[in-house]
Amino acid sequence: MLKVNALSFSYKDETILKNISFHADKGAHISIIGESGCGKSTLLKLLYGILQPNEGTIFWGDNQILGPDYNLVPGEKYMKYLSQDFDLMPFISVEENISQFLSVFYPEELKKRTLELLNMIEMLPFAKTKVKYLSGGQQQRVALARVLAQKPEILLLDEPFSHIDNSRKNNLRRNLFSYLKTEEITCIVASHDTNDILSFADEIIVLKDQHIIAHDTPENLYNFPKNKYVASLFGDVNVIPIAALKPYATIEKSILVYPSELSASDKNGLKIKVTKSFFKGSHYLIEGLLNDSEIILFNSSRALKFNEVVYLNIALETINKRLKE
Ligand SMILES: Nc1ncnc2c1ncn2[C@@H]1O[C@H](COP(=O)(O)OP(=O)(O)OP(=O)(O)O)[C@@H](O)[C@H]1O
Repeated sequence: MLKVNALSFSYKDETILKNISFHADKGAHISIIGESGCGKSTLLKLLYGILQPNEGTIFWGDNQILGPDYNLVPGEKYMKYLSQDFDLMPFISVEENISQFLSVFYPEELKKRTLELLNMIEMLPFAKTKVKYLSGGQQQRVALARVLAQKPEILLLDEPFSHIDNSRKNNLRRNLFSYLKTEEITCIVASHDTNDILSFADEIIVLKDQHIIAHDTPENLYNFPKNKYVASLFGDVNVIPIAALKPYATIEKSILVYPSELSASDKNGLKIKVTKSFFKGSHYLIEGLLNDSEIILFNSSRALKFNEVVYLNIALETINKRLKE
């Protein structure tokens, strides 16, 4: 089990992380999210032992992970880290990069393992290609296979799909995360992309202003976001006053509502004047104004005309759910 206890870190005078504590069971998948610059990569570097914490401890089972003040060469055998620079050998082939740290004394095993990983990253046709001739996305896939080759017990991934195009990304995500589950490899993933997270993470940690401000399952964080910052990490969100929804309401509270939770009708509901329609493939995202001033975003199956008036409704279940927070 990974145990992170009361970790704090500063770059010179600037405190980046304060009192960070969490643990991850064997085989668990934990995602670290938060706005750019909140310290996601810094946290991964601390976990790997590249940076020295000011305070706190990190343990993998009984082994303490020490920072550079105590351990000059970072990296333990049981842990692999894939940073945003891929750390590949450009002048050797894809398969050589993947198998570089595997034992040559077991050639059959080396071959089998390399083939398995080449298949997982869908790069078999490029096995003999020198890495320097690959695109950024292809290199990122090879880097993933390379860190997996030695079967680490824990894997730290920093934006692992950032260079990979959408058509490949979905397959690769499914392949990689189901492989990690089967092999019971613990993974800690820093990511911007909610698609990397929602379907695959067991738990999500949200960082803001040096602290963990939320730590929960994807379902709970999405359904019961504790504030707009958390909800916004999953996409657009509206803040709607209860009084605007129910004129007879006596509470002055507002609730967070995702665009997909609003449905438009020709009468009864929040009166909105449409300003823009954005085509999103499966639907249109509509931007409109409430009381001629407040921007509201909602989904619609068709594009709506500028200045068209619609009435928005929210299911009572959603209102009650969000009022709980
Ligand atoms: N070597 C460094 N020296 C000083 N400050 C740094 C250094 N590296 C990062 N920082 C600062 O630390 C803060 C956290 O950076 P970090 O890269 O961990 O954030 P992040 O959440 O991973 O961001 P992003 O999502 O944009 O990758 C930022 O304010 C950044 O400017």
